[in-house]
Amino acid sequence: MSEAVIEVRDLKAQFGSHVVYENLNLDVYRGEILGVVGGSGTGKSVLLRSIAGLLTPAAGSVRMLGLDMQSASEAERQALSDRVGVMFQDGALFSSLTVVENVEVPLHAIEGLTAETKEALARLKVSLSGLPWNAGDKYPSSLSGGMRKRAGLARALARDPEIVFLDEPTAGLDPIGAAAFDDLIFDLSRSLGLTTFLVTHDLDTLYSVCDRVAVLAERHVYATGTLEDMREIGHPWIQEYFNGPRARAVSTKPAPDQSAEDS
Ligand SMILES: Nc1ncnc2c1ncn2[C@@H]1O[C@H](COP(=O)(O)OP(=O)(O)OP(=O)(O)O)[C@@H](O)[C@H]1O
Repeated sequence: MSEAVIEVRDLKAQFGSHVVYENLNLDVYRGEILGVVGGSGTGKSVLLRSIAGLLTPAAGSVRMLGLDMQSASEAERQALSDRVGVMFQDGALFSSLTVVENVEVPLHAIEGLTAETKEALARLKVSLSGLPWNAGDKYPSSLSGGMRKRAGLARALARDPEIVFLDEPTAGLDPIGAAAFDDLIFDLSRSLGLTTFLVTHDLDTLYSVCDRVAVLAERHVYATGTLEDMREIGHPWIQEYFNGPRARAVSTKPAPDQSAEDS
């Protein structure tokens, strides 16, 4: 097993009197693609935001790339943020900026980069994310949902992160667009050596992209393991999710390579 680049210990999230989760423990290993699943409202997005440093936990600790986030100085947190990219569910693009300008935003924090270098780097990430050559000069409002997601991914990759957080990457996409986005996530994660933490409801994404799964239930990470491991766990939600008819349909689909050879 490779080293843990994210170590979450006894984490708690609470809003008012509502405890979303507590005593939550999770390790994420270098180079893996981890899918985080759970029923609606179990705290998947809150967990992503807490680990990514966008939300302060009510208790517990997050250690990322060797840095304890709670005791780190502002300068250390800033340096860490250079090594981490986040893609939000709706892309979270600035509507008044073009795609390239959006992707340039995280680059403004890097001292010494000329405007030309920033633009060249942004255009590289736009093309890596599979957007057409002319999409970079468009505004988010003129892009399809799938293209906005790709633009959000390009921005998450702007500073060559080691870890990327993806919140519901395929939500709102049609099945063909979702499958294409799954392929993109997988190819980029592997070719760039990323550690990928993704929150999803999409069984296709889990089966086609993820190395390992973490399930949020009963206010903590109830189980982690492979998809095969999940089928053996007796919890009702996990059984329903991983052994239900939709999961069986997805898990028995032929692998893409095999179906291509067969056809
Ligand atoms: N800023 C906030 N203030 C108050 N409550 C919040 C806040 N953010 C999240 N919550 C609550 O925390 C709980 C978990 O929210 P979260 O969005 O993480 O769930 P989720 O598992 O991602 O759900 P879904 O699958 O429906 O997207 C919900 O009850 C939500 O209402």
